[in-house]
Amino acid sequence: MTETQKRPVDVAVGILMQANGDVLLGQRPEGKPYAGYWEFPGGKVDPGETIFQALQREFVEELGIEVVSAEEWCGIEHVYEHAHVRLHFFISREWRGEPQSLEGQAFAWQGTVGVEPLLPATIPLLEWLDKVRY
Ligand SMILES: Nc1nc2c([nH]c(=O)n2[C@@H]2O[C@H](COP(=O)(O)OP(=O)(O)OP(=O)(O)O)[C@@H](O)[C@H]2O)c(=O)[nH]1
Repeated sequence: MTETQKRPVDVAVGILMQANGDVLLGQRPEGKPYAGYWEFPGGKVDPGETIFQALQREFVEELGIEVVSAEEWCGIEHVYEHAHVRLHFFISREWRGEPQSLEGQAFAWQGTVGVEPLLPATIPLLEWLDKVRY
């Protein structure tokens, strides 16, 4: 079986949203598929974790912040050449700490999202996001 025919991999993705609607994006580091592309922070769910636990772990590892609460917003499946992913997007308006770049990635708070390129599966989200934040 090739990688893309296997069961989809669950990925927890978090959209930190400030009171003014700005959201935090990060740039994928060198060495990963789609290096240099922008995405919302997150990562794969480990065995035995809930999706929310994975979200909290990824935010501690990548940004040093504690996601206090988050609302599950939407799910998207996408087949890449390197993986078949099931993305679980959460919106969080409640976190503790200031985001820091702990793994060397660039991060940017964005109103209308201007960074590019974005991961292909994430592009449609931006239009839907504008409906919930403004
Ligand atoms: N975090 C994140 N991942 C996304 C987004 N959109 C999207 O297609 N993905 C995909 O979801 C997968 C996330 O896996 P990853 O490799 O970044 O996760 P990870 O940090 O756990 O990786 P690791 O295998 O190095 O531990 C990638 O295939 C990535 O292309 C997004 O907006 N945010």
